[in-house]
Amino acid sequence: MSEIIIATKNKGKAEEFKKMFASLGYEVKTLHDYPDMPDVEETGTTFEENAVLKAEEISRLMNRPVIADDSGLSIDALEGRPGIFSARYAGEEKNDEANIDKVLEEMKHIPEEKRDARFYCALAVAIPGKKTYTVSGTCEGKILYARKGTNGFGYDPIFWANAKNKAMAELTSEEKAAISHRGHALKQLEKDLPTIL
Ligand SMILES: O=c1[nH]c(=O)c2ncn([C@@H]3O[C@H](COP(=O)(O)OP(=O)(O)OP(=O)(O)O)[C@@H](O)[C@H]3O)c2[nH]1
Ligand SMILES: [Mg+2]
Repeated sequence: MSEIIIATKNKGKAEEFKKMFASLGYEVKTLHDYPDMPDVEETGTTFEENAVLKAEEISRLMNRPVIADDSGLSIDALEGRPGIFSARYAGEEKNDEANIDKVLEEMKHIPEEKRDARFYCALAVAIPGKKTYTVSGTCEGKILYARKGTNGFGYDPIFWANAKNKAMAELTSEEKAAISHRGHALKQLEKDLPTIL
C-alpha cells in the first residue's frame, strides 16, 4: 500500500483522510506520526493560501510529497465568518465546543431562511521540485438552533447538510465523505494520485 502524508494535527480530519484514502489504496500518515514537525503559521488570507503554506513547508522539511487541508465554515448571516478562522473562532486553544457555543449565540435571533452556510475545503499538494497545486470542494447547508448528532468533528453537530437532509453529525463517515467539502475536493485529486505519489 502506498503511503501519503497529510500535514494536519486535527484528529477529526486525520480520521476522515485515513478512511477516504484507505478506500483508494493509500495508507495515511499525519503529523501525529511526525511529532517533531512544527506548527506552520496560517498567515494566508484564503483557504488555498493556508493549505499551500502548510503543504509546502512540511514537504520542504521532509523532502517528500505532502498534502495539506485548510477548511472551514462560512455563514452568510455572519458575513462569511468564521471562515479561515474556524478552528480558533472562540480562542487560540481551538475548542470545538466553545466554537459551536459562540456560533449558536451569534445566530440565536437569525430566522430559519437566513441561516444558509457552507463548508469549504482547499487541498494543496506539494511535491519537491514541482509546482504546488490545489483543488477545492464545498458543502451547502444551514446552521441549526442546537446540536444534533454525535459523529464527525468541529461544527458538524450544528450543520444541517442539505444533500442528506440530516445534521452532518448524524451521518456515518461514509455518508459524510460522499457529500462533504473534503470528499468533493478529494474526488478531484483522485485521478492524479497514481502519477504524483
Ligand atoms: O464541522 C466541521 N466539519 C468539517 O468537516 C470541518 N472541516 C473543517 N472544519 C472547521 O474548520 C477548522 C479547520 O481549520 P484548519 O484547516 O486550520 O485545521 P486545524 O487548525 O484544525 O488543523 P490543521 O490541519 O491546520 O493542523 C476545523 O478545526 C473546524 O473547526 C470543520 N468543521
Ligand atoms: Mg490550522
